[in-house]
Amino acid sequence: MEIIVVEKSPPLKGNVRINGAKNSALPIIAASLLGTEDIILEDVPDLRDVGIICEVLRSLGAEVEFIDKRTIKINSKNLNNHITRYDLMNKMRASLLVMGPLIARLGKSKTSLPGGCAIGTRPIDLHLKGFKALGVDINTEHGSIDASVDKLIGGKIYLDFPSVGATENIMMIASMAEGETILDNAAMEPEIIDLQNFLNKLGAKIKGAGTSTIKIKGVKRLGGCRHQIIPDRIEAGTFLVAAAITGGDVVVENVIASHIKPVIAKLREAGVEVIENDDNIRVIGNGEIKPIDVKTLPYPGFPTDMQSQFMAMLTLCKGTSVVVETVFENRFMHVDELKRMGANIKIDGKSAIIQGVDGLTGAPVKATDLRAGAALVLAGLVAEGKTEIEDIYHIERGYDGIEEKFSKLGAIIYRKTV
Ligand SMILES: CC(=O)N[C@H]1[C@@H](OP(=O)(O)OP(=O)(O)OC[C@H]2O[C@@H](n3ccc(=O)[nH]c3=O)[C@H](O)[C@@H]2O)O[C@H](CO)[C@@H](O)[C@@H]1O
Ligand SMILES: C=C(OP(=O)(O)O)C(=O)O
Repeated sequence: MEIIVVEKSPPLKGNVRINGAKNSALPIIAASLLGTEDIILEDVPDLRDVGIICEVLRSLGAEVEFIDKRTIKINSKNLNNHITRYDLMNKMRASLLVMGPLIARLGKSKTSLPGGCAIGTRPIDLHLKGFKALGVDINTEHGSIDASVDKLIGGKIYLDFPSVGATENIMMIASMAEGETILDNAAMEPEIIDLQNFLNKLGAKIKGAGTSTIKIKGVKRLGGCRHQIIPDRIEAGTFLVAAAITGGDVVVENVIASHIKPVIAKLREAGVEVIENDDNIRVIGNGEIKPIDVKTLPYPGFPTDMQSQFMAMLTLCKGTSVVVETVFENRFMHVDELKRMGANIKIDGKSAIIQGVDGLTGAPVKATDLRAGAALVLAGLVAEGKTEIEDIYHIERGYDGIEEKFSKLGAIIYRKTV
């Protein structure tokens, strides 16, 4: 088994370049099933999840070729299989995003119910509500979802919650439905805008992404294009926190500051100096973290995917901080791991109350999910001694070259086989 070891490190210093966003790349790769000509995707992060979704596409009849490590060529002209493989689907929630494109292209799909995951039950009712509004028949039996439709007809859909995945699935399926689809209370994340831009390059007629109403005029056929994935705002945020927690001085490059406004605002509230430049953000930590309150919300609120990293930082604040998680019902699993490292945290329902401590101590810990893993890396940078992190496949799902990047900034981090 491989683990990641993090040792107490000096304040991080230097520059780090952020890769393309996982949460943009995954839906855009799924959306590539809609096109019938060559699609070239650039700045695709080199991640476990990307490998899995590419395998899902191949299993459906698409050609997927890596031109280099982070550039993919996809051609879905010969898409011929509407049945997804359970062994791939159950590895990753985002694989559900092939459902919309499959129904749009082939009039049917057979996929497995994705089931819950560590951070919550993550139902898919909103995805299915959207499909049904466009005329799709859905049957869920024996853990499988059978969907079929003779003709997709645009419709009006109101999402009870601005689900990112449901918004994406509905944009994809509606792009090939007859007539117009109006999606209200849509998610507004930057990754939704990236998907709109990509689909429009293929020939779709979508507007409104980035607001709560998205209008999609269906077209008969989608083609090909070249598209560059936007930078990963969560990877960027993780490095900003790394600079802050170590009292370092780090320039984070290839980041769009407007995508992480709440992260920047909360770092400043915590007493960290953040300098926004055109294409980079510099963080200068002074070694002292002020207590702050954080509440996760759908975009443009504070991202749930940055909650655990902030919690790691706040374990060392001078006072008491409160973190409220409103997006996922079970996203506090890192708390027990941080407590093993000496943190003082109490959970009360959706809130975590963090009483700052003078220092953390390294310990054997488990990455219980992707961002929990990132939080443990951050805590490990400032904890006395060694932090040995197990179950690092979670971290590999979402961080491209994490050890190399941290090492380049002066961190003591390495992989070990045990
Ligand atoms: C690949 C990807 O982009 N993943 C991101 C995406 O996940 P994902 O698209 O799965 O997240 P959603 O926005 O759909 O989920 C948010 C909340 O809505 C609930 N829900 C969702 C769908 C549904 O049909 N019914 C329902 O009740 C979920 O259980 C959750 O409590 O957005 C999340 C919220 O910003 C991020 O944490 C994930 O990193
Ligand atoms: C929860 C996350 O991702 P996913 O939706 O792919 O599980 C994440 O990126 O933190």
